[in-house]
Amino acid sequence: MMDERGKESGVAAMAACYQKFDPAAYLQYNYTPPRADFSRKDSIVPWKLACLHRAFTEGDVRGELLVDIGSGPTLYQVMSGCEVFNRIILTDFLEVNRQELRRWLQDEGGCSLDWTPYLEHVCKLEGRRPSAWPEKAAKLRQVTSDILPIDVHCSQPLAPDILPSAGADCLVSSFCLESVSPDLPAFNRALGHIRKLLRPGGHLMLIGALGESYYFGGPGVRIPVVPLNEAQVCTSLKESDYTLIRLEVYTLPQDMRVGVDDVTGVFFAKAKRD
Ligand SMILES: C[S@@+](CC[C@H](N)C(=O)[O-])C[C@H]1O[C@@H](n2cnc3c(N)ncnc32)[C@H](O)[C@@H]1O
Ligand SMILES: O=[N+]([O-])c1ccc2c(c1)CN[C@@H](CO)C2
Repeated sequence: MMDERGKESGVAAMAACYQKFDPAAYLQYNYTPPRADFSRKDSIVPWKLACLHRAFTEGDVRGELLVDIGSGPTLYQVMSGCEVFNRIILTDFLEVNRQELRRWLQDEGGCSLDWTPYLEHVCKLEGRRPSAWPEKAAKLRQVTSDILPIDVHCSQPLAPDILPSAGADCLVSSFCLESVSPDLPAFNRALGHIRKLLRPGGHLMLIGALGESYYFGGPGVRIPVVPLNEAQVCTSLKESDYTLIRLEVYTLPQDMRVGVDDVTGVFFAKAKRD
């Protein structure tokens, strides 16, 4: 059992890795073709968007407030949720990522990625014309009220008094917990910390990497990852007192392995806080 000093040094080492994180490079590595190829049914990003669309629209998810944990510089993870919730809070550990999000939300140009193809794809999933993407962009900008700092290794990851006393109605988090934790115990502790942000009966939409031990967060910025398998994801959710509703798994075809990480699969878990 690691002592407090060991836990703190592992977390501090991860924070140090993230000081060199490069949002533009990260987006280029993971959110452009082939991983984000909307003409390919086996591309990773369309698979993630389909999981999110189904999870948010199948009728059991409702409420006011959706919080995205560890947003990074990406917005795809809330493009379905913005039609269901009337308030979204985006969060990240790094100011450079919060700035990237702010640039898009304030529609002031200078974004590192064009999110239009994503907005068009989610419109199609919703049975709308792809040309309705400006309305979806406006909706997302309208409901996103805050972009806040977060640290999932803190027992209280957000500043006090940010959330309603009962907690958020829904959490979404993608590629965060396993990518920021020094080891599996820290991953499990972080899962417990974010659970306290969610009201009883609220849902957690968790996307993550399977079989990944590192990824590049920029040129030469090698960040260690806690390698997970499906069984571990289920065990961790159960041990953190979530009820798993559905676990979906994507296995990367060879040409999606582009040298920016050693990920072998992606999981999507829809769970509920009892
Ligand atoms: C692999 S990126 C995931 C980004 C995005 N959610 C996605 O789906 O691509 C991991 C994110 O976790 C953030 N992060 C790093 N340390 C963190 C911490 N202690 N608590 C919360 N987020 C953290 C990083 O700044 C980064 O944006
Ligand atoms: O294929 N993808 O859509 C995709 C998106 C983001 C990330 C990965 C894969 C794998 N590495 C993680 C960081 O641990 C980040």
